[in-house]
Amino acid sequence: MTDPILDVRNVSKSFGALKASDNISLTLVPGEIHALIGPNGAGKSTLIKQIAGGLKADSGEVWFDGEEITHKTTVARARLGLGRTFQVSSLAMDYTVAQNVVLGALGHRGKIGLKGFFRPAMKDKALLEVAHDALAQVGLEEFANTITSELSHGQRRQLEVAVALTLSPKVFLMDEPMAGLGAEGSQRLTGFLDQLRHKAPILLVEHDMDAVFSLADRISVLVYGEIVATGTVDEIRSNPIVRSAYLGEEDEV
Ligand SMILES: Nc1ncnc2c1ncn2[C@@H]1O[C@H](COP(=O)(O)OP(=O)(O)OP(=O)(O)O)[C@@H](O)[C@H]1O
Repeated sequence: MTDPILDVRNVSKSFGALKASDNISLTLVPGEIHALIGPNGAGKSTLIKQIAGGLKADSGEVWFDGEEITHKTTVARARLGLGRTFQVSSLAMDYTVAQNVVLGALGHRGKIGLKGFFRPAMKDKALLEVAHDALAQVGLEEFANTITSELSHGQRRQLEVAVALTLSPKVFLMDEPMAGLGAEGSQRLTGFLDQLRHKAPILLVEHDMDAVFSLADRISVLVYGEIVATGTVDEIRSNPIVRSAYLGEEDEV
């Protein structure tokens, strides 16, 4: 098998007596979508945060592109190429689409919060070029001057990906990108993610099973902080442990 670009090794994290991550290991290889599923509170977001850098693991290691990043900051990880989209939108709704991409690109570069940095940034030709290129890649170029609040939910998700693209990510971490989208929006975003995997593999946390089953090359199932199974869509659908622990409430999966 190809060498993993992301390699999570025996990561554990407790909140008091609660083991939110219990000795978790998983990998992401180039070109794949690896979905992480599990019931509410299973520890999916907690794991993503430990990979992205927002939360410190109690033990274990995170390796990215051949380098240990366990103790690196979120910004350092982003600079190395760990792209992330969030469960709750981090977009500034009253800014234009292009401004959000520039703002995001500055944030990734660790320059956000410097007063007066943003206005000149909007005149920075190189930065604007990066922003427009990212918008073109997600198909939002014609919306560059649109106020973000006017975009549909699905377009906002695409904009979040454009923000992540400004750092040429080698991996995407996505926490519930389908949340809040209707059936049609989910379908459209599914098609988009299917293409995006060729730019960078995706670790996808998602509750939308239609999306997961149509996109994932591999699925890992997290229950009470533990990965109870990893496998292909068919393997996961037919795994008796998974069916009773997680998919049990849905007879037909
Ligand atoms: N900062 C925290 N302090 C204490 N407990 C936490 C903290 N963050 C998460 N938890 C707990 O850890 C467990 C895992 O939470 P997490 O948000 O990772 O689950 P999840 O699988 O992402 O859930 P969902 O599908 O609802 O987003 C939950 O029991 C949650 O209450």
